[in-house]
This record gives sequence, structure tokens and C-alpha cells, in this order.
Amino acid sequence: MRYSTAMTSRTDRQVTKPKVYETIDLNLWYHETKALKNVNLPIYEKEVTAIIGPSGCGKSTLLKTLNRMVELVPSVRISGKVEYRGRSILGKDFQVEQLRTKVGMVFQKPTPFPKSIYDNVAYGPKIHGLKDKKQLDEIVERSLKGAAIWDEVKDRLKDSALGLSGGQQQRLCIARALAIEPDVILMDEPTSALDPKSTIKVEELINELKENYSIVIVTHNMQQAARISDRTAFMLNGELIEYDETNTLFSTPSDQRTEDYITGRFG
Ligand SMILES: Nc1ncnc2c1ncn2[C@@H]1O[C@H](COP(=O)(O)OP(=O)(O)OP(=O)(O)O)[C@@H](O)[C@H]1O
Repeated sequence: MRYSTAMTSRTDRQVTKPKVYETIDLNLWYHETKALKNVNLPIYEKEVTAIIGPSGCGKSTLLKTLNRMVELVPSVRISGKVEYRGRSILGKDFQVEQLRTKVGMVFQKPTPFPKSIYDNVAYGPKIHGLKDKKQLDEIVERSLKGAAIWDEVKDRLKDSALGLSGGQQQRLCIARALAIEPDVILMDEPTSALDPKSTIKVEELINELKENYSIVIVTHNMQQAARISDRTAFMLNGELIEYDETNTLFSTPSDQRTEDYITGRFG
């Protein structure tokens, strides 16, 4: 095997960009189930990093480790390190609230609150203490524009978000994530519940967002990873098998297992 998770990938040796995240020898167990095995993964600034692999390989677990959401599962045990901007985030002295204003998350199913479109977007800034109506109006407009949904909702901001289509709801959730002016956006299969047209809109949006944000996206869809990501991490049974520039990983994978997966031989 030319690669293992303990080795530095081709990409990592060449990249001089700042890292937003780095996992170092990361292991994670749910009770006795080992879901992450010695994962070493850098995430670079203002890029889209895709995490791919068959069902149950640990993609979502890895993503949720980055914002420490995984710790909501009581049986979880973790060893190794996760660094955000060079700072270890797993230690007891790190306040998880510090991540909440830096890292937004978008889930598989759109999860708007049963509130107005306006209030969905204003929610984050409000809980972080912003009260000024003019400032909130500006944030709501900027975030909805940033999520490419402003024109569709600007005349119905007081209407319930639940009245939007699934694709619109997902873009609203992206606007909600943008409202806190995050550094990173984590996306867990953000288009898997959407129709093809809405999927394309969200993919186009992701492509625009990477100018200003670092994005990590978990996807089942290899074509999607190939279309929108700069680098791809391929996981299997909790191991990071291969990580490289997306073009390289899909055109000349280094590990036979990656090749088998991307050519549809399993998964
Ligand atoms: N809350 C949990 N409790 C116990 N085991 C879990 C829990 N969540 C995930 N696992 C296990 O951890 C492993 C990795 O799961 P994870 O959801 O991260 O994989 P995935 O690659 O995201 O899968 P999928 O593509 O199907 O969403 C699996 O064996 C899964 O059964």
C-alpha cells in the first residue's frame, strides 16, 4: 500500500495554504465500535473538501468531530487531536461555545425552525446578543443574498419558513449558517434530500461560497464531490484511505481500494 493514514499525502506535502482544521491520529469509539481509526486530515482555507466513502465508513462522525457535535452521543470516546486554526479543540479547557460562532453546519434534511424566514436567519445573531433591528435587517438581507435565495423570499420575509420548497429551505439553512459570519461551513449530505434542480443550485452556491468560507462536505455522490470539491478524502471502515486533490484522486487514485470505490466496484 502506497498510502496509509499515518503517512503524509501527496497533497499535504505540496500545500502552503493555511489550514483551518487538522485531525491528528484521531480515533473515535461509540461504545465498543471503533468509528474512526487514526485519521490524519488537514482542511485548507477557502476550499471545498469532500469526504466520500460507503455507508457507515465514518464520514458523518468525522464531520461532527470538527464541531464537537459528536460528543452529544453519551457513549463516545475520543483519542488524538483535532486542531482548529492551530488550537486543540478537544481538551477540557476549550469552550465549545467558541466554535459555535466560527463553524456553521448544514444538515442532510433542511431543518428550518417553525418561525418566519426572517427569524430563521436572525436567530443566530440574536442568541449571540445582537438586538439592533437595523443591523439584524442588514444581516438577514446579506445572508439571504449570500445563499442565493433573497430574490425568491424578499417579499415574504414574515411568512413561515415551512412554506418554502425543500430546495429553498436548504438554501435558507445555508443563509442561517452564513448569518453568524462563520469561518467554516460543515455540510452533511446537503443535497441528498433535494431534487436535481435544487441540487444544482446548492452546488453552484457552494462553489461561490468557497471564495469567502472554508467548506467541508460529506457526500454519497461521487459526481458531486468531483464537481464541487478541491480536495477529497476517501474513507473506508473508519480509516482515511486516501486524500488528495480531487482531480488527482478521481483520475489516478493511489490506493486500489479508492479505485475500486470510485469505479463502482463496491459501496
Ligand atoms: N450514535 C451512534 N451510536 C453508535 N454507533 C454509531 C452512532 N453513530 C454512528 N455509529 C456507527 O459509527 C460508524 C460510522 O457511522 P457514520 O454515521 O459516521 O458513517 P457514515 O459514513 O456517515 O454513514 P452514512 O453514509 O450511512 O451516513 C457506523 O458503524 C455506525 O453504525
